[in-house]
Amino acid sequence: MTASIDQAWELAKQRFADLNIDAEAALATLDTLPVSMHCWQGDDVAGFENPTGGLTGGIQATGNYPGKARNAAELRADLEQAFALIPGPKRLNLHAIYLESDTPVARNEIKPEHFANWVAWARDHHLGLDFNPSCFSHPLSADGFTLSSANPEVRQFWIEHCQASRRVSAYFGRELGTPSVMNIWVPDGMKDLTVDRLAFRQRLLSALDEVISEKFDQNHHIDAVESKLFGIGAESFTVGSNEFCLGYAASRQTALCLDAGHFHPTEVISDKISSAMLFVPRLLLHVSRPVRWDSDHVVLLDDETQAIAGEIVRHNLFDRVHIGLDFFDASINRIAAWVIGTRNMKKALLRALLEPTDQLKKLEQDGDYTGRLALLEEQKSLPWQAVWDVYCQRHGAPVGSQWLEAVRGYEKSVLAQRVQG
Ligand SMILES: C[C@H](O)[C@H](O)[C@@H](O)C(=O)CO
Ligand SMILES: [Mn+2]
Repeated sequence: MTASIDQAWELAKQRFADLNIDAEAALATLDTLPVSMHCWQGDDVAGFENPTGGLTGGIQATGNYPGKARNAAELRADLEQAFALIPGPKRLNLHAIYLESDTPVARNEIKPEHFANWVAWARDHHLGLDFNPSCFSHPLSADGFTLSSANPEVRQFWIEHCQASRRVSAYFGRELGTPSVMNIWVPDGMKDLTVDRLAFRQRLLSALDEVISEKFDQNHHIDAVESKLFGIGAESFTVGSNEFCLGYAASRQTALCLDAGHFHPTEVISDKISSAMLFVPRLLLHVSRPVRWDSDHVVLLDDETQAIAGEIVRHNLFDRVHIGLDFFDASINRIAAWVIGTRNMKKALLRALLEPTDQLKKLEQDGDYTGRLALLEEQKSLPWQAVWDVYCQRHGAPVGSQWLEAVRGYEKSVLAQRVQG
């Protein structure tokens, strides 16, 4: 197998060189692009604060595949298994509800110490950490509002939670030497016709301003805000809409989080990157797959994932775009879900790095749209997969679908032994 991978690589390298593409350089660049894997695929967004409490906030993890992680040790073991099957640099994206404490901790009192085990583990595994306040699955979000709540006490609670989360995030960045991107997503919205939309948005605006008022070193912590179109039970009105979050990020110069599932069905975030980048310093991507709604299916190597990767690479946005994933499928092996989605994101990045972009841009500038389309289509069948295989081999990650054997073995020896409560 190794010999045939090496042979295919040599031929592929030459084939790309014929088009003036340096495949070795593409692999070197891929090694600088971490993908932030989201912890919440591992346990259906349950967390360890109140795992049996039910997921609220208008999101849903459907399915009941056996063996989900029941505590932080199990989640870390599952993550290690997934990470071993994914080549190249990775980060881990944590939510506040994944804290560890022997006694209950109110969300507005979370502290770095509640995440010390995660930091030690991340250090051991050479991972950067990203973070999220968890403004859902809580009694004080039960009426559908958090930072935009009309109740000042409720609003204050969530402001304090987000402020406390920023301190945790800055601690991650300080300890691990790589900035933690902290994404604020609030589920706030209404099921039915809403009369005073402006009041909700004014409250969200001033609450966010309070949240980000403490200054942190950008080398440790980066703020991001995530918009949404609708949620289950919030079909008619979402306070943190696209216009709201884009306006907020642009005016406050925070990062903007674009989630692939948070727009109208024919809208794509790949087309938003080049616009938003003109007005915000950074983007956080939640690469996901909406199927008819914001269903958070596992990321495929499909046209949109490829287009997202293409936008990052074509415009050289490596330092300004943070690539995160956001899906939670409980109907299949959760580790396989991570592996499939994360490998696909990385494959898309590699394919984008192997694109003859200069040639394509030249054709476009010359008005040769026939040539542009012809080359765009022909380059899809260049031997990128041989380059991917050698990348996996060099990183000690399984080539092709071999990784599935490891997942099946782990399922048998570990997941199947877990008794679900
Ligand atoms: C759990 C996540 O933070 C959540 O999915 C959020 O990012 C989102 O996309 C909500 O629809
Ligand atoms: Mn998201």
